Amino acid sequence: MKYKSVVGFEHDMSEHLGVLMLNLGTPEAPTPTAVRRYLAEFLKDPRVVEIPRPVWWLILHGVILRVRPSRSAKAYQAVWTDKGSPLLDVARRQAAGLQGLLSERFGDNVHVELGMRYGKPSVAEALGRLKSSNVRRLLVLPLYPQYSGTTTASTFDAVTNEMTTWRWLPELRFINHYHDEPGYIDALCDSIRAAAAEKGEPERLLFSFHGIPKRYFMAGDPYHCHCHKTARLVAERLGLDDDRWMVSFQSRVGRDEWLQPYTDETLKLWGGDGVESVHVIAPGFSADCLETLEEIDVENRGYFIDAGGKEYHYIPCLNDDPAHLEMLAGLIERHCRGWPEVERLAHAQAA
Ligand SMILES: C=CC1=C(C)c2cc3[nH]c(cc4nc(cc5[nH]c(cc1n2)c(C)c5CCC(=O)O)C(CCC(=O)O)=C4C)c(C)c3C=C
Ligand SMILES: [Fe+2]
Ligand SMILES: [Fe+2]
Repeated sequence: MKYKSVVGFEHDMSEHLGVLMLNLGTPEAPTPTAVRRYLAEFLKDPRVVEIPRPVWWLILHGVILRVRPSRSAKAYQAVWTDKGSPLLDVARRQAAGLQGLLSERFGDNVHVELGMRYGKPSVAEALGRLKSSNVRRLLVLPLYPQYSGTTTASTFDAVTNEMTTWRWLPELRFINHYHDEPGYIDALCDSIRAAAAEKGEPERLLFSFHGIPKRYFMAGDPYHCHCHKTARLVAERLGLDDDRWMVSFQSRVGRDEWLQPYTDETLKLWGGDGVESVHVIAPGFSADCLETLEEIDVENRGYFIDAGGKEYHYIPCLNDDPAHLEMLAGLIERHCRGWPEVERLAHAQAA
């Protein structure tokens, strides 16, 4: 419905509720050039690398962007499919699935968009589409279950930065984390049980999370605590004895100390200590990506087996599993309480 104001401007009065799903992002192609472009955008984010800018600029341009792109491109080639980067492929399926679930629940006035913090589809593109759909209320969902300044807060920066150019801001809500959400814990438990039913009960279960530099944690980033709580809740629900599971951190970059224990060192130690079978789950990743499909399923498998381990199974991310999408839809619904698109339906259902 169009409404013409007394001064002649036309406003579209059919208001919409927008859900902006965001993830990290990925290169456009598994080539050194595309990976270099992606890494340049990613690694210049001051939330990700907290080194004084002039010093970091010299290291980034002098060393990292000369060496890393071709090495990382090889790793990306190992996981690339005919649908492109796994992270983006899964994220698109998650967005389509969520749109379906939310439309079923709340009708046509809910609009889901996918954006990536680095690369494409950019946060600006996704927000632009929501703006043209006349979204007046916006829920931002960063797909990081555990909060970190390096990921969650950086996503917030990107959204609010883009909005500095908007005249008419939507009402805005932002999901901070969902590391202890019961539906998330249940979905993780189900995937662990399914792996045990298919491959047999492992001697050990490793919860591997992406690391961050230890000094970010010491300065107050709650990420480490969120990771441990997720793993503890899962282990408690599964009734696992303490000596059967552990938390470790992967994907460290550079020479600084990162959160410990490290995933690679843990698996080498276990392989050498006579642990025969291991299942590895990566609950901090909502979608399979380079860090799970290559680093966990290929590289770390090699470390465990080479050290003497026998059986190694990687438990995939929750991806677009119905239980995962149902959990996210419930989370979204809860964070939209009080907004008319959600309340109208809740009232209609109660009547
Ligand atoms: C250099 C510092 C980095 C920090 C801090 C960091 C934190 C962090 N990252 C994720 C999730 C993902 N990271 C991914 C790739 C990736 N991460 C870094 C560096 C840091 N991450 C680099 C350089 C890369 C690129 C690959 C490489 O060159 O090794 C990915 C996968 C992207 C993909 O395309 O598949 C994800 C996802 C989290 C959750 C996190 C902190 C909590
Ligand atoms: Fe990362
Ligand atoms: Fe990695």
